[in-house]
Amino acid sequence: MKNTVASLLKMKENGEKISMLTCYDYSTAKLMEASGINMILVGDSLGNTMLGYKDTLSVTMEDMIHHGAAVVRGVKQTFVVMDMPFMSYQPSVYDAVVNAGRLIKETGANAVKLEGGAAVKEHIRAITDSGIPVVAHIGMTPQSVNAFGGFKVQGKNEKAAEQILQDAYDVQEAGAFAVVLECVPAKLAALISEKLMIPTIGIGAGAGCDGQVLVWQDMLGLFSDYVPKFVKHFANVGDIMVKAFNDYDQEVKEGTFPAQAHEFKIDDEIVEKLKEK
Ligand SMILES: Nc1nc(=O)c2c([nH]1)NC[C@@H]1CN(c3ccc(C(=O)N[C@@H](CCC(=O)O)C(=O)O)cc3)CN21
Ligand SMILES: CC(C)C(=O)C(=O)O
Ligand SMILES: [Mg+2]
Repeated sequence: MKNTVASLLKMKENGEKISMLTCYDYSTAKLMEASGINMILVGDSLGNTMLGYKDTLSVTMEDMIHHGAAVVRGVKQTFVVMDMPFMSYQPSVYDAVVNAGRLIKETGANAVKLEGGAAVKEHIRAITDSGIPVVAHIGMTPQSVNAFGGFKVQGKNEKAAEQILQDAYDVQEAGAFAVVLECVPAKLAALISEKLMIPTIGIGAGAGCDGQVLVWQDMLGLFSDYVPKFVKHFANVGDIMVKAFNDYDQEVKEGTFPAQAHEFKIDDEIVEKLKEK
C-alpha cells in the first residue's frame, strides 16, 4: 500500500515504528522499495556521500532535483521526502515556498524537509498552507555546522534541552507532520516523542523515537570520511565492492574476463571473407 501522510501519522498512533533511509539514485531506490522501508529521504547529505563535500552547505537546488527525480522514478509506493538545501529557505518565507514548490514539481516527491525550530515556524506554516507536507528537522542541524563549531550533540544542558523541546512544539504547531531529531540525548528524544502528536524520526537520538533514519552509505559501510557513533553497519558492502573491483582487475589482466558467455557471435564465413579482402 502507498504510504501517505495519514498512514504515517496512523503508524505513530498504533505504536508502529517508521523506517526511513536516505537515497540519491534510481537503482538504490528500487532496492529500498523492495525492502519494505516506509520512507525515503533525498538528503542534502548527498553533498557528502555522492559529491565529496566536507559538509552540506554547497549543495544546490539543482543537485537536489537531479537526484530527487531519479529516486522518484525508482519507486511506486514509497513516500519520498526532499531536503531543502542550504539557503533555499533561510532568506525568506517567499523563497521557502517557491523552492519547496520547485522540489515537488520538478521531482514528483511527496514532501520537503527543512532544518530549524522556532526560526522557521513561518516557513513551515507557509509551505504547509501551499499544500506541501513538511518534515521538520531539529537538534543537531548540519546546515548550522559553522554556528555549532562541528557536528556535535545538542541539548545536553537544561537550557539547550528546553530549547529543543520548545522547537519540537513550534514545528508541530506550525504544521509539520513529522520531525527529525538529530544527535540529541536519547532521554530528551524519548520525552519529545511522548509529548508530540506527530512522529519523531531519530538519527543519533535513541530508541524512544517513533522512527529511525540513517544515511544508506553509512549503514552499508560505504562511507568512511567519518563514522558517527549512531551508525551501525548492517553489512560491509564497501569491502565486498573493493573485492569485486579487485577480482575484475585481475581477470582483465589475466584474460579470463570476458569469457565466451559474454561474447557476441558472427558467422565464420563472414570473417573468412574479410580476411581475404
Ligand atoms: N554520511 C553522512 N552521514 C550522516 O549522518 C550525515 C552526513 N553524511 N552529512 C550531513 C550530516 C552530518 N552528520 C554528522 C557528521 C558527523 C558526526 C560525528 O562525527 N559525530 C561524532 C562526534 C559527536 C560529538 O562530539 O558530540 C560522533 O562520535 O558521533 C555526526 C553527524 C550527520 N549527517
Ligand atoms: C541525516 C538526515 C536526517 C539528513 O538530513 C540528510 O541525510 O541530509
Ligand atoms: Mg539533511
